Amino acid sequence: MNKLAILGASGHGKVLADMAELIGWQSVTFFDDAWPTVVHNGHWSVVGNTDALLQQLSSFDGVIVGIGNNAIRLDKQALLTAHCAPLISLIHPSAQISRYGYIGVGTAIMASATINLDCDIGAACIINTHASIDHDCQLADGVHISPAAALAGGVIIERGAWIGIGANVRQLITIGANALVGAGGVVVKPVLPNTCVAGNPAKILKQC
Ligand SMILES: CC(=O)SCCNC(=O)CCNC(=O)[C@H](O)C(C)(C)COP(=O)(O)OP(=O)(O)OC[C@H]1O[C@@H](n2cnc3c(N)ncnc32)[C@H](O)[C@@H]1OP(=O)(O)O
Repeated sequence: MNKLAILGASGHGKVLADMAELIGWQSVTFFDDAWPTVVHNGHWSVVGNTDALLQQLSSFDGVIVGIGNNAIRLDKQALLTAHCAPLISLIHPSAQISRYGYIGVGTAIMASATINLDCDIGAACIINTHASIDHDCQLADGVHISPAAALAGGVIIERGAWIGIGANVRQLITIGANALVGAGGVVVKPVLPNTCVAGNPAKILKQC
């Protein structure tokens, strides 16, 4: 039996678990630092915290971090990497992904996402449901492209940035590290690191 561990008993984690079963993982077990207060995540059991997972790594064929927060996901993936965890990526069978490109370890690509050719997708990213990433985009580690967000060609998204649900980014734009594009935002100018923008056209809302 092939066994998957997911660190992070969140809604995002549940989507990963569902997807994992769909593509053939026979057993999915959650770990979360809220254990033992939290012992279930939807249809799945939560059996321990991060330390417990680190002690049981040899029991699993694959491990992925199911935490939506980009900074925490990156931290947990770094910890797992340091412990030689068998990190995997998960790709929904309905995703359309060009054979010409790269997807980093620990990245999750959800149902109906599209990634066009010559894109470089970093580690521990989330390419969420129905997101669209066009040709020649570069996403650093820990980026989240929310559901139905769209990147035109040649967009650069730096480490840990979050593109909100339904947002659109014009071609050749750079979104800085840890920046946030609010839901439905239309980005037509570069976004500086640690800056939250929103609206159409997107304007600075606050530092983040
Ligand atoms: C599967 C999943 O669920 S993936 C998750 C997908 N979720 C997202 O994409 C959410 C992204 N987050 C957002 O869009 C948030 O609204 C943020 C980060 C832009 C702002 O959040 P907050 O800082 O909490 O702002 P808050 O809700 O207090 O609103 C502050 C002001 O900004 C406005 N505002 C908030 N979000 C937006 C937005 N997306 N676009 C335009 N204006 C906005 C509000 O109307 C409010 O304006 P007002 O002061 O005139 O009343």
